This record gives sequence, structure tokens and C-alpha cells, in this order.
Amino acid sequence: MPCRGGTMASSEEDGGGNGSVEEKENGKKRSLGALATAWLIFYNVAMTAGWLVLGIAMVRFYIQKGTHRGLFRSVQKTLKFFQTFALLEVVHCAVGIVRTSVLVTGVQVSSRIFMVWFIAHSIKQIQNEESVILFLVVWTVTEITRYSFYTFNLLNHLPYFIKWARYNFFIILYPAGVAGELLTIYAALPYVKKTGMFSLRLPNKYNVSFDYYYFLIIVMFSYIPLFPQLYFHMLRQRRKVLHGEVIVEKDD
Ligand SMILES: CCCCCCCCCCCCC[C@@H](O)CC(=O)SCCNC(=O)CCNC(=O)[C@H](O)C(C)(C)COP(=O)(O)OP(=O)(O)OC[C@H]1O[C@@H](n2cnc3c(N)ncnc32)[C@H](O)[C@@H]1OP(=O)(O)O
Repeated sequence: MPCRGGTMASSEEDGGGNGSVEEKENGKKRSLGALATAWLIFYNVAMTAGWLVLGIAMVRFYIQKGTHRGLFRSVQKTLKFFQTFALLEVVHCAVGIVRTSVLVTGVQVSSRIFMVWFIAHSIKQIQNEESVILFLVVWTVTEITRYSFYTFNLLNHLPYFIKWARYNFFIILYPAGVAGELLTIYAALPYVKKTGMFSLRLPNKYNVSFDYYYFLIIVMFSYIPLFPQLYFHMLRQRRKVLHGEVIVEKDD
């Protein structure tokens, strides 16, 4: 089943279905099998729970220690597990059980995986930066809202405030998260330059050179064309879901 540009159920569709999810495609309804629905419910419940655990752990840490220093270290295992698990979202779209663009989802998930593993995990010196806490808090609020939205939507019992939160919070949270991510990469640059980590200098037996420092600068610049596309995608979803606008999107 082909993937397509992400569309969201309109408000009229919120309450339909009974154990399987029905979606409109080219005017026809398609039914998502019970197995796929069950898997998605399990996945979304697990992800909601995971991010809730992470959120609670962050609040407890801050209350007990009174500082953000050491917070990343204390929650990193949970963060790494659940953010890496999000790779399955690209698979969901690729196999067609979720009607979202592989490209949009791929950019979103890969940038997060990159932040977790190749920045925050790999460069210990930046783990106590305020910007790390900024993107952690923003991601956590976003994901609790997003996964609980998907769960309730699949169960056909979507409270309006969750739908509202899903399609309003991002207006502030997306730029805030991006700011946290960019500031963190920026803070990492001096360490990367000093250590030459993940870099390959010539001469070497592969005759290839790679400089992680410049790669990070390119990644930072790549936010300029990519982030607006994600943001406008969400604004379109918002108009469609909250205001019932019909928006035709192209296939990938
Ligand atoms: C190698 C180095 C790479 C470096 C790349 C550098 C470039 C980086 C630029 C990008 C910057 C991103 C920064 C980002 O990390 C910052 C933040 O996240 S900050 C926090 C704020 N963030 C958000 O609010 C996230 C918003 N994003 C999303 O929600 C998704 O990721 C996105 C894919 C963008 C959009 O979601 P989607 O298209 O799926 O929209 P909908 O939620 O409306 O859903 C559409 C339909 O799909 C169904 N669906 C989707 N997922 C599920 C699921 N898990 N279970 C069940 N159903 C699902 C959904 O129900 C809709 O279906 P239908 O229309 O039939 O109802």
C-alpha cells in the first residue's frame, strides 16, 4: 500500500469504526486490519507510557536535586530506548499501516535519533547544557500529547482537548525544540573540533576524508530548508483537523 502525504481524520471521522480503522483514500474507504490496529494501539500506548515515565523522571529529578545538572545522564536510558523505538514510525508508513509521508516522518525521526546518539550521547561535555533540557522537555510534552492522540483516535474516543493540544502545542513547541537542538549542536562544535571525533583525516587506507565538525555545520544549515516543511505540514494538518479544510496533498 503506497504511503502518501500525511492526512488527518476530519472531525466528522473521529468517532467512526469498531475495532478496525477506516480511512478514506480516493473517495473509497479502506479498512485497516485488526492486527495492524492492535499493533498500533500497543505501539502508541507503549510510547505514551515511555514518554510519561521520562517526563515524571525529569520532574522528580529536578524536585530532588534542584538543578538540571545530571538530568540527561539520569534519564538517558529511557530517552534512548523510546526515541530509537520511534524508528518504527518510518516502517509503519513504509508498509502502509499509517497514512503519513515517509519523507516527513523520516526527517523528523532521523533528526531526533541524530540528536540523541550522535550529539547528546557521544559528547558528554554538553549533556548539562540548558539547551539539552529545553529539547528534552519539549520533546516529552510533544510525544505524550501525540501518542495519546493516536491512541485515543484509534480507540475512537478522542477527547477534544487532546486533539486541540496535538494541533496547537506544536506552534510554540516546534520552534522551541528546534532552538534547543540547534543550540546544543552549536555548543558541541568546539569539542568536536578539538577532539576530531568521528572524523577521518587523509592519508588513510580508504583515501576518504570526513570532518564531523563541518558535517555538524551542514546539519545546522539543513534545518533552514527542512524545518519549515515540517512546520507547514503540521499547520496544514491543523487546518484540516481543527477547521475541516480539505487539502489535497501529493504522493511521495
Ligand atoms: C542524519 C542527520 C539528519 C539531520 C537532519 C536535520 C534536519 C532537521 C530538520 C527537522 C527539525 C525537526 C526538529 C524536531 O525534532 C523538533 C521537535 O520535534 S520539537 C517538538 C515539536 N514537535 C512536534 O510537534 C512534532 C510534530 N511532528 C509530528 O507530529 C510528526 O513527526 C510528523 C511526521 C511531522 C507529522 O505527523 P503526521 O503527518 O503523522 O500527522 P498526523 O499526526 O496528523 O497524522 C497523520 C495520519 O497518520 C496517522 N498516524 C500517524 N502516526 C500514527 C501512529 N503512530 N498511530 C496511529 N496513527 C498514526 C494519523 O492518525 C493520521 O491518520 P488519518 O489521517 O487517517 O487520521
